[in-house]
Amino acid sequence: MIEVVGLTVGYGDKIAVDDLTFTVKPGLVTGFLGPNGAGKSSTMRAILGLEAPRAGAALVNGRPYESLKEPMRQVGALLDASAAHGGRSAAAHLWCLARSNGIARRRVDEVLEQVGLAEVAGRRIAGFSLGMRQRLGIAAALLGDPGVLMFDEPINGLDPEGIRWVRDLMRRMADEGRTVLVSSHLMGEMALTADHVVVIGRGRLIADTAMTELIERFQRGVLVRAADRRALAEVLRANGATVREEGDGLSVSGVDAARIGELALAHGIALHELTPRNASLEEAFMELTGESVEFGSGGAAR
Ligand SMILES: Nc1ncnc2c1ncn2[C@@H]1O[C@H](COP(=O)(O)OP(=O)(O)OP(=O)(O)O)[C@@H](O)[C@H]1O
Repeated sequence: MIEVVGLTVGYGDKIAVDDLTFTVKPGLVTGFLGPNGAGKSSTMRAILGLEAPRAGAALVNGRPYESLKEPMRQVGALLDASAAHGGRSAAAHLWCLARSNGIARRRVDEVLEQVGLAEVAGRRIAGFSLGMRQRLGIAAALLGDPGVLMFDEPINGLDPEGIRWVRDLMRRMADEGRTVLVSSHLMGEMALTADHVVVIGRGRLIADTAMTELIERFQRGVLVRAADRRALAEVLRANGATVREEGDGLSVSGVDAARIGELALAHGIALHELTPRNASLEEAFMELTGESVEFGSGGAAR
């Protein structure tokens, strides 16, 4: 479990995280979304004790990071995939981390296997692609077999197979009852991965909701095509729907697709199409965070 309570983080006179409160629960993949500069990394760094809060707190399993016993066994994080020492081999890098945290050697081999780097374990990290570095960073996060995992933009630089692998891994970790927080600035990616989302902009909370609710909130009505369009429109209006003609069909809001289908059946009207429409998630994201984008496309700070 991660608890962020009234967290404020600043750099000089810049407030990066502003009185932010949310909880990340075990057993779910929680997406942490926000435009560039929203404060996601700063929040994650505060959770890991790498930033001292100006106010509030960030707790892992009820305690600040500094006071955790054997922190790598409680929380694992991928923050910056380029952080590993290039001159070392993947195995040596992980073994260094393991040894300084009292973790057994065999765990290094296990995580290398788990992230698909066993075959290149002896190679120097300097020659690794970005995707391999991401995998190595994830191996380091898993090393202590922690109950809490945080990944900052883990799919950056990965190919489709790699993206899928990260997605599956996060799902598996959550299914095992772990707490998983993953940041992204891509809503579409989150829709495929996250059960819950925390959206921030300019350091402030914008939404903290189930992914399905967020999708529902941005529903854009139902497109219906029917053998007898006029008759169907009448029935729907009589049942409280708002109906608008669209091409050779109807755009219906105020009643859901199931109700439309039932009403059509009850009145003997054949349906040719019944399509619930969502705003694309990227549109939803823009709508949610539009006011809070630090640098608009014009390049000027707002
Ligand atoms: N070390 C620092 N010194 C000064 N300002 C900083 C520092 N780190 C972050 N900031 C500023 O704090 C704000 C939040 O940055 P942060 O990296 O936490 O956002 P983010 O949501 O992770 O963005 P991104 O998706 O671009 O990584 C930004 O305005 C950023 O410029």
